[in-house]
Amino acid sequence: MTSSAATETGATPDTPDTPEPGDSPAPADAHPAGSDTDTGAAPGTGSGSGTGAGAVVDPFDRDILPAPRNAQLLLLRSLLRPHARRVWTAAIYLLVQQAAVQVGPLLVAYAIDHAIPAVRDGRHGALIAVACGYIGCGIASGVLQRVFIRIAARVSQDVLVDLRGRIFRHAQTLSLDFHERYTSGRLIARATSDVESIRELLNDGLDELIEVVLSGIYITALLLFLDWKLGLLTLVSYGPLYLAIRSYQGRAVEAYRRRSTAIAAVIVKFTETMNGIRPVKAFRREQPNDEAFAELNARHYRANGDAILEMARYVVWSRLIANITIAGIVLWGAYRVAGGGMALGVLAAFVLYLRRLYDPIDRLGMFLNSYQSAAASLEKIAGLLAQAPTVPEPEQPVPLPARGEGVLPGREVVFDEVRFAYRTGGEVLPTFDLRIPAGQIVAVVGATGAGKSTLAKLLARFYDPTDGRVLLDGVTLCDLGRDDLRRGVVMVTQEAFLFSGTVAENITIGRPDATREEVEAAAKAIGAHDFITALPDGYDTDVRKRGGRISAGQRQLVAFARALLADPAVLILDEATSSLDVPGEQAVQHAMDTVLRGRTAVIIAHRLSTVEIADRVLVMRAGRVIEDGTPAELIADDGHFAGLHQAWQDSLV
Ligand SMILES: Nc1ncnc2c1ncn2[C@@H]1O[C@H](COP(=O)(O)OP(=O)(O)OP(=O)(O)O)[C@@H](O)[C@H]1O
Repeated sequence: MTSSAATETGATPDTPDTPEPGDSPAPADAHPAGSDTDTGAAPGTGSGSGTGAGAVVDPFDRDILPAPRNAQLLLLRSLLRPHARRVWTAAIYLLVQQAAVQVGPLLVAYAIDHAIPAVRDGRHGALIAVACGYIGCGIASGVLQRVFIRIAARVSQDVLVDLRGRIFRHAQTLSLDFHERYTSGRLIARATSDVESIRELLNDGLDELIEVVLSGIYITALLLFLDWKLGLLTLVSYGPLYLAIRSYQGRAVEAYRRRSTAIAAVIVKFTETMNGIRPVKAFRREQPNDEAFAELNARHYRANGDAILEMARYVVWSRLIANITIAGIVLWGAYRVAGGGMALGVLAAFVLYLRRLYDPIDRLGMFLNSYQSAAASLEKIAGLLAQAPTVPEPEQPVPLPARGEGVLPGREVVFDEVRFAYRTGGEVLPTFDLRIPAGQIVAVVGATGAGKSTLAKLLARFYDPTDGRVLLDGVTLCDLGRDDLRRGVVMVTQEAFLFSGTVAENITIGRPDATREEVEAAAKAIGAHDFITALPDGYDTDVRKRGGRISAGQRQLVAFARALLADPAVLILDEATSSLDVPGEQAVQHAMDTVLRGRTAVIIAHRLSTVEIADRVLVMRAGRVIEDGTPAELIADDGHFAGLHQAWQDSLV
């Protein structure tokens, strides 16, 4: 991520692909019930919470993100620009190919009106020339078509690869705030079903659509050339045909937008359920989930049906218009041929051309179909790509002050008049000041919803403060470059997320250039070496494969080894509370001591045993620090912390 410090939160709250025990689809507090929208988007779209959150309407609840008006066009242009030469070459091939195709009926007219009468007079040259010309045009058009298809296929493949890459890269650069609101299911829908509908257009429809349009232009010109009166009559039919197409397009674009939104909702529900499969099982949510999924599926079915129905309507109208025109022309042409005002060959050519003109008209509906569907998808992708990170990289990064040899890694942290509100909620931190000297270990305690995680996320620069500054050794976090921020602050979250790959690779994420010796040294220091070497392939065990599965406590140890290797100035620990057995907990406690040594640390402490290793304790309530001191001072003070401590002591007895 561009914006964030190195963290364990490779799992955004609803990371879809690699659920781990303890992963939850999304923080419950961020996704209040009732945030479902007309998209059917499952919880995860976050329509407002936080202290004092009213009914704030999040624009993200709509499936289409706000974007500049011409975002779609700009995207298309930027996708095609690198291939401009090939696109023009393909266009020229197509122009010539269509010319070769459309010569056929002209040759037939010539044969009927001139070459056949000449044969009667014993002159065969013209007919042979016509036959050779016909074959020649057929071969030329076949060869040119093949070349065109090859070029078009290559361009479309390149465009799709580029588009998928852009979606992935852009989604990664977007801030946590975006991901919490947009949900991973929708992102997957953009990268899969929406890219797929563009692929369908590029691979199966676009060339034919262009061919139909191009042949329409050629044929119209030829008809006017052959007989301008009948040609004009054909032109008249374009009026109602145009109206039929326009009205179809108007209705179809809506139908396709609804369809694309509906399929996104199906994917969102699917990924959310599979990510949260453990709570689903624990609370026996299978049946309600089935029902909710069936409803979303039915909505997609209806949206799809609407789209098909629109096309059926269009086909009926366009056929009717075409048939009436052909009947009119044949009738009028026949009278004129009978009266000697028109050559029979010309009428024959006319009929052949009209068939060529109107035959693909049903398919035109189909092509317009895939065009509409692709346009709706492109609109959504363009909306996504138009989102700017809310936590941007500084244009002119400021380096952290240099430090001498042998100095401990910790740096000073200052919250300077920080105020913070989530975009979708009320203010969580009212004016907040805090100074943590370099190397101090601070434990933050407080009731749920007090703002502890928010404090940590501001320090990790997952978010920027609404007001005020967070400083690291005097440098505002917003001014720190990506590398300095990664070396500056690391956050280890409860989930201790592991990526697919080996144990060693997972530890190396802390410092990609680390050697195997350094990885092992970090694991040894943390106390993870023994269990890692006991795995089927030791450090090379794939954590997602059979035998590579490791326990929650062991995952924590790997996460600590990763953090130790990263060697950050400030370490934030969102402390693990659950699923650790006692020996596991002791191992984690020991690892924690190792990884914290010499660093500035902020621990969101749930267990008071952790608080005992802290130099200082902050007790938070409603976004404010209500008690601040060493553990001993606070216990002596007889305040909130003293009460908590007493209750804990009593529970140990
Ligand atoms: N992404 C978000 N969007 C909107 N509001 C949020 C978001 N995350 C948290 N909040 C709100 O901010 C407030 C503080 O939440 P925070 O997670 O910082 O509390 P906490 O003290 O860490 O709680 P816990 O101990 O339960 O983790 C809560 O009211 C919560 O509903």
